[in-house]
Amino acid sequence: MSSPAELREGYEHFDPRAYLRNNYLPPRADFSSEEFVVPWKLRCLAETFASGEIRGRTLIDVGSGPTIYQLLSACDHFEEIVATDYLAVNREELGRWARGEPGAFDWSPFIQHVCKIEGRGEPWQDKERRLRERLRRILPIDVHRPEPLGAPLRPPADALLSAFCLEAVSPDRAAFVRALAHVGNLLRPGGHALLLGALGESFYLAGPARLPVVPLEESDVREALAAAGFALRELRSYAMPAALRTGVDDVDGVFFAHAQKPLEA
Ligand SMILES: Nc1ncnc2c1ncn2[C@@H]1O[C@@H](CSCCNC[C@@H]2Cc3ccc([N+](=O)[O-])cc3CN2)[C@@H](O)[C@H]1O
Repeated sequence: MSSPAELREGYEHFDPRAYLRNNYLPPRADFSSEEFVVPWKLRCLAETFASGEIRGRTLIDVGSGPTIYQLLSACDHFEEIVATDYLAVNREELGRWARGEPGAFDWSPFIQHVCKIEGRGEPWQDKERRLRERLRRILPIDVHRPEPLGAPLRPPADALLSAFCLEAVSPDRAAFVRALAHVGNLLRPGGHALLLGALGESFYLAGPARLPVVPLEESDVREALAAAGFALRELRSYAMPAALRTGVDDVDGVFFAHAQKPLEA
């Protein structure tokens, strides 16, 4: 089990470009079949937002890392998207994309795929422009703090999204529950929480960094959400095929959870 100090030290060597290469270029960024992990993740989000039930003024993305794919369906339903990450290098990577600067990561295959599965015939450049317009703030965050942003979000977020962050920064399941409770403080009562995360993962690589991950099973996710005070709406799992087990981590699968913070505080 890693200590919080070891975790912090590990993240000093996190290389965003290596992380993007490991997870968001082929073979993992394969859009040719719904059987592959990226189309599965994008479909979970597109289907959940398609109902129109999850909408409002602000959505906060917890531990965005250097990625924006997780915001592509959300951005149609919120006036403001707040991205967050612990590392300045990741916030800078997000800023480069948001400003359309040269050298930013090319998310166009992901944007094109989301427009295709949303089935509205929307030009992908329109969705790219809308996300860039609505991605208004990129803030530092530490989910180990009861107030992860250092101060309460005013007004609290109407929805919360987090992809592959909490299990990757929690030394054990109890820390995972605490991090969930902390980020729940950013969400208004009745607000929706959407989580994507790794199942059965104990480490992942990001360039020189080798980061520990608390291995979770679906039951751990279910129990953690309940312990953190969330009401579970839906929990889906994906098993990582052999072709996508590339050695950049030892992830067995991916979970998608849709939960809600109860109205009564
Ligand atoms: N205390 C903290 N509070 C908030 N964020 C923090 C804190 N410390 C570090 N961070 C921040 O959290 C990190 C988020 S990236 C975590 C990566 N998770 C594991 C990786 C992800 C992945 C992705 C895709 C697929 N797939 O199959 O498609 C599989 C996998 C499995 N491996 C990083 O941005 C760091 O900067």
